[in-house]
Amino acid sequence: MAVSAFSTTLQTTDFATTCPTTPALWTEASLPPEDDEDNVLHIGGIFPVAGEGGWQGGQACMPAARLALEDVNREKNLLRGYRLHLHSNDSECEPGLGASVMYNLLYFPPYKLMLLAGCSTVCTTVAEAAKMWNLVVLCYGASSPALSDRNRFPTLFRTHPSATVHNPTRIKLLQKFGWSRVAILQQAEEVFISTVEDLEGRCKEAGIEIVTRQSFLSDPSDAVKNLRRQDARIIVGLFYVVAARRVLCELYHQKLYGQSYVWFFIGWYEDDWFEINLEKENIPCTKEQMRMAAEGHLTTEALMWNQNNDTTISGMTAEDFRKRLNKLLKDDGYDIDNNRYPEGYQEAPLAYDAVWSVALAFNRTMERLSKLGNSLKNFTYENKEIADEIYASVNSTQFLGVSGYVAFSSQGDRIALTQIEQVIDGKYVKLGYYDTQSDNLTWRNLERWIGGKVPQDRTIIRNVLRTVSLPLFISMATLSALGIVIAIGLIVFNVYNRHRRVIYSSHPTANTIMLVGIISCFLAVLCIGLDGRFVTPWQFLIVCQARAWTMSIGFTLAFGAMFSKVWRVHRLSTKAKADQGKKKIEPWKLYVMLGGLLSVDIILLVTWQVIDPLRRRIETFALELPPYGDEDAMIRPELEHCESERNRLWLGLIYGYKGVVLAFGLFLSYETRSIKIKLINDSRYVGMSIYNIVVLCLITVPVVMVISSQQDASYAFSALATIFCCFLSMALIFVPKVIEVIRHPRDKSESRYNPDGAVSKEEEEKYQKLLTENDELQKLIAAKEEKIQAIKQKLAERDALKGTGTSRCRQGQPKQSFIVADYPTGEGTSDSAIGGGISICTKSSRASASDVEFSETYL
Ligand SMILES: NCCCC(=O)O
Repeated sequence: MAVSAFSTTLQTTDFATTCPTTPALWTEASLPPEDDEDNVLHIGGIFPVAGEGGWQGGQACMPAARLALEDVNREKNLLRGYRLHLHSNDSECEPGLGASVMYNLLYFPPYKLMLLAGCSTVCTTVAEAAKMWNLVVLCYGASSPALSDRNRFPTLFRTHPSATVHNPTRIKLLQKFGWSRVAILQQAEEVFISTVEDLEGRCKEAGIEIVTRQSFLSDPSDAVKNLRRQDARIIVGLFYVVAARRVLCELYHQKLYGQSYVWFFIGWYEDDWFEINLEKENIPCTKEQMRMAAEGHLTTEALMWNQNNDTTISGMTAEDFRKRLNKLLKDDGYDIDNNRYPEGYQEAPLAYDAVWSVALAFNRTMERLSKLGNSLKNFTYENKEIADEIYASVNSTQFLGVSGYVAFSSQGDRIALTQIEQVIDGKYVKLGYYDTQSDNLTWRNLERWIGGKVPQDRTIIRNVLRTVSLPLFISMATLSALGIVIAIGLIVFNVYNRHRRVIYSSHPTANTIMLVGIISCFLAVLCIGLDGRFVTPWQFLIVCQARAWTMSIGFTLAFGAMFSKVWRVHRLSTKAKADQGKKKIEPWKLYVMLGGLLSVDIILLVTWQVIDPLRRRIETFALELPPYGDEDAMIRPELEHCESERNRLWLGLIYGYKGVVLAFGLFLSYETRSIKIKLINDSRYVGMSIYNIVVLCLITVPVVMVISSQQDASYAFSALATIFCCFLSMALIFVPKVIEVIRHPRDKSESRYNPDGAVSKEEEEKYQKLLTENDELQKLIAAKEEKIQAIKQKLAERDALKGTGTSRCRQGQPKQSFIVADYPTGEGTSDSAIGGGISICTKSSRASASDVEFSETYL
């Protein structure tokens, strides 16, 4: 390999003596005598050649500088009587080694009039120090924007354009392809850090979002992973070529290449950079993998070769220069015929022109100094005057070189066009040029995208609303609709038959209220299933309110009606026996109770809606791949919720209130489980219905709260529970009544009155007569009871005086004899009645008169 030919020791090498070739134009006669030290102008050269990382552009730049040196020294009208002599060594693109090379150049005689340097890191070190020796530094291969700082580098010039010249081109391309989101991956070197700072500013100006900025020292794997995490699609990569190979291999492994990604790399790598040195650098990818990963990437680079066929200051065109350089490189052992170029081949014209710049500047300085009676040969590192003259001469140097028009800006920068290339089928294809100064993009429309379309700058995230599955909703809606129809039918049945005892004795108004509540609950089932599939977000707000109202009011009406029945049964069953005759339904009490429950409900709901109204809240879920496999799109599932700010507080209040009513209803149902009251004939069925509601509420409410993020499960659970409760309640309370009515379709005798006149007049009269007789008998019984009381009183008094008879009672049973006055014959049941007296066998010989009533079985 040619690089091995270069010395890596710190001793300076005489460039002229190590030059292996002699160009055809070279003639001994034109050369100044080599042994005449007075006629030699010494310059120092620092070339990165044989290092492991960074930019080893000295491999091609050093031969180019040698060519330039020959050409300059051969030029008669230049540096008349003088020849340039280059003392050079390898810096390996290591700033420390570069500094060492510089110190050797400076501390070993002769005085060097100027320094040439390549590689940003070395140039930075050298240029920062060189000012202390009043030395101008000319960098042929340093792109760092940091080098444009005149305060830090007051004596620096460069033929290499600043890396910032790529940034307007990058912005232009981002805009051209409509990319407004870009990520940056950079090696942690000042050259790239300062380039990125410039790029960030320009992106901000252009309204382009920098999604992430990742940097790495030597291992890019974590940084590349982070790019994937941040969904970076358009990525600007800034690194030296060795790091670029690692990045390329890593992005292959991380699958950050292909139709969805666009990488912007630096354009000054050699054309085959992604295929070479893989084994040497331990890159864990094959050539094929590297080629796959590199396919389609874009590069931007400052044009470093004169694009026209113009004859340059050296008398050559850029093509002539290429041929000479290629020959030189071939002689150095490079396989140029097979496109195997050494590193720095792109920048070779810059090195060539840098030597010409030096020569031209020295030429001008010599002229100016000679006018002042001074000479370049008087230069020392303390001689500021000559240093300033050299600086001024370089500053004003302008010529057409093989790299293009050479001129230096006030920052010492080169002004250049940029070129855009893309790897298509493994080869770089020129897509166009961009002139920053005139904002002119010349585009050849040769770009090719892997997927056949321009990649997107981000994953397109489609928000997809999760809705209740249609078959489920249709099933529940059908059941609910059926339930509503049945409930309406039962209301009609209930009202129509309200005079029948079977209905009348079940409190038909409460039944109707219960059915209205059930209808409301069925409507709530429909409302809960009405989601974004059917309604707009605005309509959803109304549906959302309707859910709360229909369910809450429906529950209160239905359960409240049942609750009022069992409560009434409980009240009646616990009243004193003496009040039993007054037992009767007082409807207003039921209405008051229902009204009370409903009022609490309405107050709670109104307060809730006024203070903290229900809103449409969207719950989002983890991104999912679309079913049709679009790499550029992802699905973000969303679920609508109907919630307030302090939803838990309100639900707690509502559930707390309903819970108390449920618990109390459950208690009353249990208490009245075996009580049968004719006035409320369906109390046991109502109790069963209450048990069912309580159990289902206890299961459903917590389960639905837990699975609220699973729309189908939660809807199915709540809808089925509601539907089941409603149907079961209707069935328990109305099926017996319907059966009764169906069995006796014309039986109206159970009615208290006959509104439709279906009963005959005779029957009605008979009924009235029986009622009258019944009243009279009641009165008679009351009178007799009074008499019995009086007799008992007397018997008790007589018993105390005479004692008690014992005949004809069963063994062990004492007999008591009472005097019965006016006892109706035939109606008495005692077989011991004698005259106006009565003998009664009692449990105890000491029975009192009051015991008679309870010993009637022994009469
Ligand atoms: N074009 C090579 C630049 C190298 C550097 O800036 O270090």
